[in-house]
Amino acid sequence: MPKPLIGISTYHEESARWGAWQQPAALVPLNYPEYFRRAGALTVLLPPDEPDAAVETVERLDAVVIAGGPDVRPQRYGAQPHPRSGPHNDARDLWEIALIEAALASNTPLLAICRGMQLLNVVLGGTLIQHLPDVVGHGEHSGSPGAMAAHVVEPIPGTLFGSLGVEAYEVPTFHHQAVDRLGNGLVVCARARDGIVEAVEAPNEKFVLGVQWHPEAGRDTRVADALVAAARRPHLVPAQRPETLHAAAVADTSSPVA
Ligand SMILES: NCCCC(=O)O
Repeated sequence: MPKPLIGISTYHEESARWGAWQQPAALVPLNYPEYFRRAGALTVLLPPDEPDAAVETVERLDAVVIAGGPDVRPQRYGAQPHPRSGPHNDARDLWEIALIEAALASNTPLLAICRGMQLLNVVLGGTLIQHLPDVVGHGEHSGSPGAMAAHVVEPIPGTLFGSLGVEAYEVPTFHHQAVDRLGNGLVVCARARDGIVEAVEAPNEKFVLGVQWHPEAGRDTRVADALVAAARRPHLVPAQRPETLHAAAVADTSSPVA
């Protein structure tokens, strides 16, 4: 059986070392592709592109991973920026929004990690808590620069994530934002012990999972295994699918925000 091909979003870095040069670069930590290769997939990195390239890109993939990164511009979910929000990256927001929409429209399995989960929620009409310490009164979801924090996540029985054989366990994590109002068609499938949403899924889709922590930085392979298993299954014909859940979605992402 051929290995499924998983595309992983990357980010634009203005200046990175390349041999003797400092060059603009498209980057993602290597532990992302390694995590999915260990689970039996081939991987390709997706440099930021024009949003109208997303449908053709996703058509060639068996699954899409939206990686972690900076805060989503708050205007995309109708909020004014909190003083601690940012930096924002409009080009990345728009490219990854287009990838998410293309994956949802084509029923291509989708895993959204950290910022990716936040963006998935926004695409589906949800909102974000902009600075978690304001709400939970602690900083246990964030590490320090270069070092992840760890806390326990509790799967919710009866969900896809809850069916992976996962019990409450400690995960590597690094975020200061979180899901507030849940996006259309999403259900919560794991929470931290302080009640913060840690994972979401879309039960009416083939495989749509968002995790707020960083599975690629830990030892638990079950998230990658589940994505790769879904990527091996044939996609449904879009015309046979129920009315898509993302129709209600994205807050206007055209000007002036972008
Ligand atoms: N908002 C970007 C993802 C990580 C964080 O919440 O800090």
